[in-house]
Amino acid sequence: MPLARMLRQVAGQMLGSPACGCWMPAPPLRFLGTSPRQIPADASFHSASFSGTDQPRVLITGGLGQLGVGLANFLRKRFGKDSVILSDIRKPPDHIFHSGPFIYSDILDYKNLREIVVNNRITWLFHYSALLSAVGEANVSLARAVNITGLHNVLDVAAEHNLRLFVPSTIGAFGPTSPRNPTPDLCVQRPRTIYGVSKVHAELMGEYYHYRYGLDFRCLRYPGIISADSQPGGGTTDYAVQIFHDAIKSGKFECNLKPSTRLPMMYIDDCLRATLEVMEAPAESLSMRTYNVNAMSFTPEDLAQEVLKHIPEFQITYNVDSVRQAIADSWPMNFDDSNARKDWGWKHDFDLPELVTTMLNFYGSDTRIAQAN
Ligand SMILES: NC(=O)c1ccc[n+]([C@@H]2O[C@H](COP(=O)([O-])OP(=O)(O)OC[C@H]3O[C@@H](n4cnc5c(N)ncnc54)[C@H](O)[C@@H]3O)[C@@H](O)[C@H]2O)c1
Ligand SMILES: C[C@@H](O)[C@H](N)C(=O)O
Repeated sequence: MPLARMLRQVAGQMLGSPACGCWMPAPPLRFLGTSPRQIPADASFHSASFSGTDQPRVLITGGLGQLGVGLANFLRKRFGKDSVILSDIRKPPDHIFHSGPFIYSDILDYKNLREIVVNNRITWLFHYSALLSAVGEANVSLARAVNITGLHNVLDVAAEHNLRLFVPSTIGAFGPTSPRNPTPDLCVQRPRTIYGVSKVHAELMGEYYHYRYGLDFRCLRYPGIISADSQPGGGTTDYAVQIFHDAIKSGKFECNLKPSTRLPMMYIDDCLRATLEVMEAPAESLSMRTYNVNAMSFTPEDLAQEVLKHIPEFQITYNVDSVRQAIADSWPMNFDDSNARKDWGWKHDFDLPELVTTMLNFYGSDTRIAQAN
């Protein structure tokens, strides 16, 4: 076969997209001889992939943050308590330690990660470890290590052991030159935070491993996530969680963003459901490997107005944090998630009124229980 034709065929296999119906997965990593990592000659590979009928065996990294514990509870209801291992570098509180398997895992320690995956026959990995936008700007070198070097370890382990890998991205993967209202899946991405840069890198590396090595990489760009029973870890959207806590506790809230700062947001139940839905979606329904998902968009002023409907004496004041404000001003105002809705049927349940009622009910009942004790 003429060389040019042969090269075209190989390139077609590597670069083709599943959407065009002509995609051929690259040969499994171990046969390529071009592993992203030096694999010991005596390494005994066994396929950790699962058939459609098997229950996945799940590892969650960075699981003690705002989202990980909720994800573990959600997945355990579906797959059984012992099928889902939560991991982190922090010590878990008693109630989390006793609620299901927990293990120490530092994503910067590649051998430790590989040992966990092998010993527990992991088939699905949810990679939640990260430094978020505001804390990332306060410690760029740590954010670079955790968000970029850590991701490389996770990608290699996942590729070597045929895992299905979920990595969350974020509205923070866009920047001031992206269209902001709305922001589509595919557009200019030039974020100005280390967090955003590391997430664009994660999207591109995951997709590269998918096309190059056949890694089953799936990624959702989450909006700001609002949860009642877990604290946010140092992001720009944290105000939208703290407001509920303070409204119930003191009837007052000091907001660190300007009243008109519009950002995409989502209640945690929708976020966890979207995550499981994209992981369970048939591969042929995914025309892309990284999707925007959204539920609502609001400003601090809109949120305060909705809280006022429940707590008429509520007062909001503003003391703007210039770092967070600059970040928020570069992020999408509205997120276009039409591809997720079209490809795998994404549909959110919570809009602003339901979100506020649910959050205030949670904190309200919590406060009433505390007062009664
Ligand atoms: N919460 C949101 O609003 C939101 C929005 C978009 C995307 N995301 C993404 O979802 C994921 C989870 O977010 P979150 O809000 O739970 O984050 P978080 O900051 O609350 O938690 C991150 C966890 O990572 C852990 N971690 C840090 N360094 C580690 C290391 N070396 N090894 C292992 N673990 C380490 C931390 O101990 C922490 O528990 C992140 O990737 C984040 O970028 C979150
Ligand atoms: C939006 C998201 O990635 C995170 N909550 C942050 O603000 O950094």
